[in-house]
Amino acid sequence: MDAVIKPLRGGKPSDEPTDFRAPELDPSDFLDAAVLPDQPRPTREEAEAAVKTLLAYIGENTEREGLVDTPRRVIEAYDELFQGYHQCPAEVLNRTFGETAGYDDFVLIRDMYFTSHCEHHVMPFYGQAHIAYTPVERVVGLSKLARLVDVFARRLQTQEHLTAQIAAAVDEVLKPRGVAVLVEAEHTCMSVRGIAKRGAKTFTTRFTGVFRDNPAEQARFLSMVRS
Ligand SMILES: Nc1nc2c(ncn2[C@@H]2O[C@H](COP(=O)(O)OP(=O)(O)OP(=O)(O)O)[C@@H](O)[C@H]2O)c(=O)[nH]1
Ligand SMILES: [Zn+2]
Repeated sequence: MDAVIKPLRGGKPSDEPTDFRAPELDPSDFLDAAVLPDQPRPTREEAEAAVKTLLAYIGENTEREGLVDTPRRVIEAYDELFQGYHQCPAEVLNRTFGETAGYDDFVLIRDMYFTSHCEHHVMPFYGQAHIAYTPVERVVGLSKLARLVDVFARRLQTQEHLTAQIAAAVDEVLKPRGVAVLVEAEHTCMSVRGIAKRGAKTFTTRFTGVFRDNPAEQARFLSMVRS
């Protein structure tokens, strides 16, 4: 007897058109520093004490010589790794130049290495971000797009959210004809714990404007990134 394959619950038959568009992000999500103004911030001493608690939890002697300064070091590392909460993406992009000298194609910056941390396990995920945008009159300094990646990467993230935030910020501040973002990353929460699939890579994309509406433009971006 032939097996009857039923669509997954909530799924659609494949011949139905799918026109799903993700809800727009709230601008405060991608334009501002991320620190919540009305959320009291623990002191550095309280943060270090929390690290000491975790060390005791795993079974360590927190008074032994090698660990005495560890809470301080961990909090200093956190200050560095999560500095993106205090940085403003809109400010990073606000210095632009009008001299495009007749240039009318997209600008692609490929292979920007980043390290971020997943919001589920607070473990690193790292890889490369590739961004293209098609300017209208004004261009932004190339380094600013790399800085933008780091502002968002230095917060707790999912890779999808990181990708969407980068695209939304470029779109909103530069108002280009379109933005394309591809992020590829390895998640240590998947490679060194849990399912332990070392080398597995996750790819996420976000296209707006001409990259969303014109498949040839999207294909050109992807082939330049993958070449
Ligand atoms: N979609 C998405 N998932 C992520 C990202 N980073 C980590 N995850 C996943 O988040 C999920 C959390 O799943 P849970 O079942 O709540 O947590 P868990 O028991 O630790 O999951 P396992 O990793 O499967 O052991 C895992 O499947 C992770 O692989 C990300 O950037 N995007
Ligand atoms: Zn994780």
